[in-house]
Amino acid sequence: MKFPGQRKSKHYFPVESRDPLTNELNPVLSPQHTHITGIDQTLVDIEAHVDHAFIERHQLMLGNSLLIDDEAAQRLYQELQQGQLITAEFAGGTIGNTLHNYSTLADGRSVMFGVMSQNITVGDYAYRYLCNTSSRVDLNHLQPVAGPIGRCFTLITKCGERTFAISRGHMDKLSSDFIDEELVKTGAALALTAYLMRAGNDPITAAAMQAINDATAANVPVVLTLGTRFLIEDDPKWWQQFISEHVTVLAMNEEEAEALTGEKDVLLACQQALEWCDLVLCTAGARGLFMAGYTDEQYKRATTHTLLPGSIAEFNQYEFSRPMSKIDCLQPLKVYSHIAPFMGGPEKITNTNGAGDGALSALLHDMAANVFHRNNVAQSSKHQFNALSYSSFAQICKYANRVSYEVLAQHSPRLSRGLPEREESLEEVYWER
Ligand SMILES: Nc1ncnc2c1ncn2[C@@H]1O[C@H](COP(=O)(O)OP(=O)(O)O)[C@@H](O)[C@H]1O
Ligand SMILES: Nc1nc2c(ncn2[C@@H]2O[C@H](COP(=O)(O)O)[C@@H](O)[C@H]2O)c(=O)[nH]1
Repeated sequence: MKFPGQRKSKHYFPVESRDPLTNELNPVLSPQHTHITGIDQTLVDIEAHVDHAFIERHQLMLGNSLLIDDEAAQRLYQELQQGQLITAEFAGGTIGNTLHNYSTLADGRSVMFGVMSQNITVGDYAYRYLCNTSSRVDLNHLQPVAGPIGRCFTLITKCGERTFAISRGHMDKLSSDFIDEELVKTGAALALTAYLMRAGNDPITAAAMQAINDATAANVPVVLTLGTRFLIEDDPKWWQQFISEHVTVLAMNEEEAEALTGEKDVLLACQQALEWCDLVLCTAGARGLFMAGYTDEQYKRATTHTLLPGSIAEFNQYEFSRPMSKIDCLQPLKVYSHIAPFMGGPEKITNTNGAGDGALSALLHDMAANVFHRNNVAQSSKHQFNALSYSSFAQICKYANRVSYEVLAQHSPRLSRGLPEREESLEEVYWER
């Protein structure tokens, strides 16, 4: 497990480094590794640049992710091919991307539950999916299916908006039998997407519910990312209930936050979401990202950054605290943090696809790093209380933001490498600020 983010720390990482005090109490000869698990609809992204007329002609909705039937997919694909509009094909899926990026950043294992075509030929979509996934993502538990994986037509219009048209193939056929209870229960987190709940009569929804129950029984944080505002807008009350019952950490963008809570103001939306879950990561495009969560009064830490104005005055006052589950706090205190885009965003945004998933993978890395550190250096002062993450709200914001920047600066939603060990362009000033 690599260190999450980049900074100097008084806590030893990697854990096998010689710290005379903790090693005497708890020698770490060979560290005990940790992993995270996730469930996704196995999808490839087929990216094309189209005009608004194309979106209308195919009865799609700008910015939405819509399911389309086989006939509509055939028509759409044919038009893309005839016009030579396809610019790239990548492995995709919001959780697939997140697990891949987690494994790339953490140099650690993630386990993906999903389906995979049992007959694969070189060059087909299933083949590409496997080729474009980090070898640290454990795909040994995928369920073989007698048909294609899903295709996600990622249609980019001039305005920069992405519209997804999903041809499902067998992506929703995942059965509960292929959820490995032990792996879920021993993981540092279980990552899910709201898209899993729109599978109709297909079994992936029940498989996700089983994994949620397994995770909850073992106190493993359930992490949900909302996918698209249209899905949430359909029935916000249902989602509020779902999150209250099952979710520890909620990841969303500002539009999804508004759809869920009815609040346009991101801070107020996060404050509201904290009534239903323990920790919130809310990305806000060119405005950067926000985090909100709980810490116990006795463990709160005041920031040394400038106090920020907003609908909650000086909202970042305790952003140097570490996030905790509300139930672990004797006196829960709501904490908020914000960061503007790293270096104002890349000079040229190649593709916004996956920027949000990138931020979530950084948060998952920090959460897993905490479990990893606790398992190996239990006596460390870090673990005097039960925190959800290794780092503070402020530090996770920096890290998540940095990862989003990297995704924006490249073409694919999946990182091709981890972050540089040192920031050549920035020196250490940014990280230590
Ligand atoms: N136009 C932009 N300029 C600078 N940074 C951006 C821009 N758009 C996105 N980002 C960065 O990417 C992160 C995620 O972007 P966002 O568009 O909110 O995610 P999503 O893909 O989930 O909609 C933001 O928090 C920010 O750090
Ligand atoms: N599992 C699913 N993933 C989907 C679906 N529709 C789109 N997507 C994936 O989202 C990412 C982009 O993420 P974002 O953070 O930039 O919004 C992309 O790679 C798609 O594959 C879906 O229905 N199910």
